[in-house]
Amino acid sequence: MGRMRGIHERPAGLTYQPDVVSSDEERSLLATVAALDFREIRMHGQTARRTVRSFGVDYDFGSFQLTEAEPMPVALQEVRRRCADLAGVAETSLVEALVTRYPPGSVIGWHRDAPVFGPTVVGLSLGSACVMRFQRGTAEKRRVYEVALEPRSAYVLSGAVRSSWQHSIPPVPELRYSVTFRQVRRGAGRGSGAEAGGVPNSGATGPG
Ligand SMILES: O=C(O)CCC(=O)C(=O)O
Ligand SMILES: [Fe+2]
Repeated sequence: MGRMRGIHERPAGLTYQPDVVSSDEERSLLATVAALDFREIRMHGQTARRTVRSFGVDYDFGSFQLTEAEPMPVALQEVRRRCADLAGVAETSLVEALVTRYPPGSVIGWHRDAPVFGPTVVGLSLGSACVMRFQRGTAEKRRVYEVALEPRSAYVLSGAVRSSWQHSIPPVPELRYSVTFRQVRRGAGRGSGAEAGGVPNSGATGPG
């Protein structure tokens, strides 16, 4: 891992769990996600190299609207249960599954997940390993952390790492998929657009 500038600090609320799915399950999940029809992400007039597909609910960063999306494929519902157990939240609270496809060399820039999503985010990694970076504060107060995300592992973002830290993923070495399970905050009704979106904080790396 490349060195990050800043004071090394493990973010509170970050959980990392290797081997949440077996190699056989990963193979089958990879077949499921590889067959999906992925959508482009356009932000700040740029098209990201990573592509996404939402299930459950869909959040439009342009209009800040939540809309109903297709139900999760059964294969994703199975892993959702495991991710919910890991996070200690009700399975049914994880209403969104966002599948992200990262071709080799693609990234996700510095951001916090939109506040419209609930306090707990769980991410499952499939395919290539990658690094996930965390930062909060600036200049001499900057705190940094990084964790290697192995395929078949999952992470939980809750508490401070969810609310106060930003995260990013530098260029992935090989094709990677993630499945991010998220809650929707009470009061943020579908299609209500009640919440401002958590657009990337003028990211150091942009949406890539
Ligand atoms: O690919 C990942 O594990 C991270 C995805 C992410 O940070 C997001 O979609 O907000
Ligand atoms: Fe995120």
